Parts: sequence; C-alpha cells; structure tokens
Amino acid sequence: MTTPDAHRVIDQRIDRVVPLTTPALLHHHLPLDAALAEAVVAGRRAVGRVLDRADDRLLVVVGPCSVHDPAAALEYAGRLRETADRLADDLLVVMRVYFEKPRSTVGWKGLINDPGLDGSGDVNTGLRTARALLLDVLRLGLPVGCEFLDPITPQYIADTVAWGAIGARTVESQVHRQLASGLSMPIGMKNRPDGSISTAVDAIRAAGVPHVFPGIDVSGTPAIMHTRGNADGHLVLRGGGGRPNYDAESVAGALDLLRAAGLPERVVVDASHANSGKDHRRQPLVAADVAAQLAAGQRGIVGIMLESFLQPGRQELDPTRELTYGMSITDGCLGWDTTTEVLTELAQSVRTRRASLPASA
Ligand SMILES: O=C[C@H](O)[C@H](O)COP(=O)(O)O
Ligand SMILES: C=C(OP(=O)(O)O)C(=O)O
Repeated sequence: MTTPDAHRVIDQRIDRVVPLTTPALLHHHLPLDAALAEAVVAGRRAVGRVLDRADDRLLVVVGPCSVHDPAAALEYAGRLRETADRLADDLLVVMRVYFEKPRSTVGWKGLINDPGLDGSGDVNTGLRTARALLLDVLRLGLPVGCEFLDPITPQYIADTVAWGAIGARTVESQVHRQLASGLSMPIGMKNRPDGSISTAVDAIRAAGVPHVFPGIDVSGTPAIMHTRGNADGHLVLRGGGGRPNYDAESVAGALDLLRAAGLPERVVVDASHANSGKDHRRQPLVAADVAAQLAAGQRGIVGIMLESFLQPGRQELDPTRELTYGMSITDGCLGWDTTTEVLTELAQSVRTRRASLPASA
C-alpha cells in the first residue's frame, strides 16, 4: 500500500488474490526434455511446410472442443496417433488440445481456469494438469494445437505447441495480435463471429510485424516483450453472422482478400462452429465439401479443423449428474468412428488433388 488510504481505492472489486506458480517452476516440475523439444520443433516445421505448400499434405487440427478429462483426452490421443500414422502420406495431423475457452457471455472457461469443473478456479492445478497432458500427448508422437486466450498462459505451455489459434472473439484485440507476433509457432486467425474476414486478415498483418508490449518472462517477472513478428499467420474460416464460409465461393473470396492484402493465399477451414451451426452432425458435410474442393485442385485450402472426441455430441456440465466419459462439455464433437471416416475421405481427396496437379505446382 502506498498511502494509508490505498485500501479505499485499490482492488475494490477483487475478492481474493491467490499466488500463481511461475512458468519456470512449472517447467522445472514438468520439463520438456530434448527428445520432446525436437518433436515440437519438427511439428512446427512440418506445419510451416504445409502452410507454405512445400508439403502438399493437408493440415488437420482435430480433437475435442475442450479438454475436461485428461484421461479421456489421452485415450483419444492414442487412437488418433494410430490413424495419423496410417494417413501420414496425405494428412499432417495435429491434435486439438484446447484448455482455454472464450465464452460469448458466461460458461466454463476451460481446464486451466477451472480444472475442478465447479467454479473453484484452481488455476495452479489447471496449468499443471494442462502441461502434464501436453507432454503426454507429445510422448505419444502427436503434435499439439491450442488456442491462446489469456495473454500470460503461453509462458506456461507454449513450448509444447506446434500450431496455435487466436479465436474469433479475440482476433480484433491488439493484445492478442501482439501476443501472436511473439509466439514461436504458426498461428491461425479465426474470422470474427459476425463473419468478418477482413478483421482476421488485419490480424495476420498486425501479428506479422514486430511489437513491444508489457508481459511476463519465463520467471514470471513483468517484462517488456520485443517481438520479431510471426510470418506464419494464416486465416481460419469458421463461418459467422449466421452463414457458413467453407464453400468454394467463400474460399475464393477469402483468398482474394488475402491476395489484396499482400498475404499468402492459404486458408484453413474450420468444419465446426458457425460452419456447422454448432451441430456436430454437419461437420462431415463441411468436410465432404472441402474434400471435393481439394479433389478439384484447390490448393488455397491448406488445412481443416474438426471437433472430435470419443463420443459424439455434447453434454451439459451439471454438478448433480455424472458426466459421460469421452463426451464434450462445450461444443458438440464428432464421435470417433465418424472421425476416422472423415479423415480417410480427406486423405483420399488429397491424393486426388496430388494426381491432378503437375508435380512442381
Ligand atoms: O468452441 C467453443 C465455443 O464455441 C466457444 O467457447 C463459445 O461458446 P459459447 O458461445 O457457448 O460461449
Ligand atoms: C472457440 C473456438 O472457436 P471460435 O473462436 O471460432 O469460436 C474454438 O475453436 O474452440
């Protein structure tokens, strides 16, 4: 307190302050060893090569809408690893391991914020659980993808991540654009919930250049971050404003916007969210449309995102009822069987695209 009256003006709406572990301490207890660090570097490089079309495979970011049960997420990762290996000639599979949920109004904000699923907000446990799971997924041999929402969480987990997203609700935020400019992995910028694509294009441009902003360093100390800019920014089409934007015409329009902005013409299509009207049963239809575009030779689509878990659909987080194992508590997900069918179809479409294009294209 700086003056005797400070208590009258400081933290008037803060109920409680709980110490937070530092990134360095978490890394100390849950280290990324040399082999895993090499896997992260290789994963980021592989994603970058697909984005640059030096590799003609399709990037597939697939996994639960959110992780609420690490055991179920790890079981999912084990299954995904086998499928990813089987389809590795055509698909670069990155597992969605999402711990931070941006909410339209209120709701569960993800495992880092509330690992107890009960509003108790034990962020220290959340960070520890999240990092442990990320390391486990890496050990299984899968690269991971996360959304970065809170500006300080990357110091705790970003060293494990091969692909990141800035979500639809934060893509216009300067804080998130600055953050993306310093993140070490390729970052997908979602179009805004109202469907605005130009906002995401602006975000790619903003994150592509250096910034200076206050943050924390790995020791947890406040620090002025001088970033280099992220050249691997790309657009993620997730639909919005009541309409999808995965169809060929929308994709062509988005590629035009990127070209006009002097950016690489490449998009990832999110088959979920407003592209499926949040109905998981529609994701295969979106994927089939994307597959048809690929088979017709569309090279501007470099990736797809699917929300998928062990069980299809979603369930309410209701403290009075036991949760169904392997089912989403946020947006509805494809079940495992449908996921493998969709991935197999996408791999076939990549082969068709490859066969239809000259080798040097
Ligand atoms: O991906 C998950 C949700 O779409 C996102 O967190 C927003 O959810 P909400 O609109 O239910 O808050
Ligand atoms: C919240 C998400 O997506 P969006 O930002 O597109 O709503 C998500 O992918 O989990």
